[in-house]
Amino acid sequence: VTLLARGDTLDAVRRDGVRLTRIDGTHQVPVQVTGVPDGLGPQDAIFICTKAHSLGDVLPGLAPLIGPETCVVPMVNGVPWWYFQGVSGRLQGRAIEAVDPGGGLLAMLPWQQVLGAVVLITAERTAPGTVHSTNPLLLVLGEPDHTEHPRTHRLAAVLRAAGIDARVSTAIRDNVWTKVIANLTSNPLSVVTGATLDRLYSDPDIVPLVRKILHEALQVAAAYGARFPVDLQSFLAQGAGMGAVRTSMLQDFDQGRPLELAAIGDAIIELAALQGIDMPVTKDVIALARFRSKAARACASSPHASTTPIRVSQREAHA
Ligand SMILES: NC(=O)C1=CN([C@@H]2O[C@H](COP(=O)(O)OP(=O)(O)OC[C@H]3O[C@@H](n4cnc5c(N)ncnc54)[C@H](OP(=O)(O)O)[C@@H]3O)[C@@H](O)[C@H]2O)C=CC1
Ligand SMILES: CC(C)(CO)C(=O)C(=O)O
Repeated sequence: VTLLARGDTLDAVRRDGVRLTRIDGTHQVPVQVTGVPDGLGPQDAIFICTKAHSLGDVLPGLAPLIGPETCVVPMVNGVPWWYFQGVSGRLQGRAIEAVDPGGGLLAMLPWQQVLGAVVLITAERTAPGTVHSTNPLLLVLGEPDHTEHPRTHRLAAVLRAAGIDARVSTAIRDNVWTKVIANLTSNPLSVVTGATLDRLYSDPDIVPLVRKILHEALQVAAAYGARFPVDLQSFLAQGAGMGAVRTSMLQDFDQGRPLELAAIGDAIIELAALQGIDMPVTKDVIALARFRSKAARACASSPHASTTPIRVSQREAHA
């Protein structure tokens, strides 16, 4: 296994290996790490673990690692860029502008080399090379064309041997919708409110908004033929049960980093529009999250800002 990293993460992993803290303690593992992919040659599998909006920057640099048999697994949230590939229908072959402007990702990598992944893990990077994760490590893998393929099972077995509950789905879009809906009802709202998952899914002031977004998203999922059981009470209980966890988007907001709103928000609105469905509440919440992020980032980069909204938000998030 080779880890490709940059900057502080590269230095930290080179020095200390990767560190994962869980309730049973810290697992620290040395790993071969590099900042440049040249010389490694084609890989069996590549897990891309960046934010969705970084895929376009990262993928071209991975070209030396991708041979004809290499399987690329994007471990990212949101609507995947390959959503309309490998299945038939009116929208077959189409690119999703919000996540793949101009179809650049589609052109770079044949969809047959992509393996879909839905990450049902909560994690927070607490320092370069160090991640804290409290919930079960659950992951679903599935082929974009919904077929059964030996490579999917081989990769799932490798992950299971490493302690990750990796499952194989022959209807990965159903899993994508389940996760997209979890993200859509929590990530943008977490930025607007500063709340962690336990509060987002239980606070009487926030739950009505969660319910409205859920309702809008379920209409879109149904229009795309997604099949998965949803019961509001268990949806809320499951979300709240994740605990006082900051969504990845709230972590980005608190750090002044760009938000993953294109993949987790805009792409779903784009899919909704293709089916003639409006998502008024979802749009408003996404707009508010985007505004908060813009305002905080502008304030942080202003030389005159004494107390930035980013600091206020960090206090709120930890209160
Ligand atoms: N955190 C969570 O609980 C969950 C996250 N997800 C999803 O997983 C994905 C990853 O999220 P998360 O782990 O939180 O993200 P982080 O921002 O913590 O990590 C992203 C990593 O990608 C690296 N990176 C970005 N661009 C490049 C590049 N060009 N070259 C090399 N490295 C690069 C970053 O390095 P650097 O530090 O140098 O910028 C960073 O180490 C997202 O799609 C997220 O939505 C899914 C489930 C839960
Ligand atoms: C933790 C969870 C499930 C919240 O929606 C997530 O995927 C994220 O933080 O991005």
